[in-house]
Amino acid sequence: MELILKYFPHLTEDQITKFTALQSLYEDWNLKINVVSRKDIEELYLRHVLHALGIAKFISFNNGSNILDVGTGGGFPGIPLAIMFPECSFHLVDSIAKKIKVVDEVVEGLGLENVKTTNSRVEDIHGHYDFIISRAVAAMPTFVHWTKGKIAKDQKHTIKNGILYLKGGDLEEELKDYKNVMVHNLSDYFTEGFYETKKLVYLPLKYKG
Ligand SMILES: C[S@@+](CC[C@H](N)C(=O)[O-])C[C@H]1O[C@@H](n2cnc3c(N)ncnc32)[C@H](O)[C@@H]1O
Repeated sequence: MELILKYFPHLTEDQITKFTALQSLYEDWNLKINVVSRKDIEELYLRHVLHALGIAKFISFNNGSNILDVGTGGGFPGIPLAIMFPECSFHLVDSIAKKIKVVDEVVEGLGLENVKTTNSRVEDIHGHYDFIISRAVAAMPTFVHWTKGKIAKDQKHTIKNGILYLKGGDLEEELKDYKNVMVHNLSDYFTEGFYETKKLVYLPLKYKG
């Protein structure tokens, strides 16, 4: 938890309580339904919570924003961001039922009221969102295809609506067709070695009604 406070020192008591509760909630639920590796549970805040919050270093979502987390798995990046932005609505989607079961239990355990979950492939979700967030789900061309038509028309932020994707490694080939893509190094925000190769990809997208 100190790690989160190191980079986000102005959290409310409620946010600190919720972030702290994540450790025992994931430990308990992971024993019943394995969705996070043992090693990752030991380093939950470094590898998952802070990683998700890399998006919060790039953008502060305005109140009332609507955000879709595609392939949320055990709830990343959606759950830490829902704690960070309690006045925004988060829709967490995963095609595997047991993962959504864990997410539902964590959401209930935290008392998070701004999270909705759906057990579905994202292609079958038909809402409109200011931002579509994700980590480690598919290559960008596939991801863009899946999320087509899901970007909201109105822009509430100084930057355009679009995709915010946490990715690692060499992205040159994967991103070569996107002229307006921006890649940010998470090592600019976080000094821990884990973030040396981690990136946040921002792809602005047009509304297609
Ligand atoms: C490698 S895991 C990443 C989970 C989480 N985002 C994280 O970073 O911890 C990929 C997840 O994407 C989900 N997924 C893959 N294709 C999907 C699709 N078309 N729609 C919804 N979820 C999908 C899988 O079920 C899996 O939980």
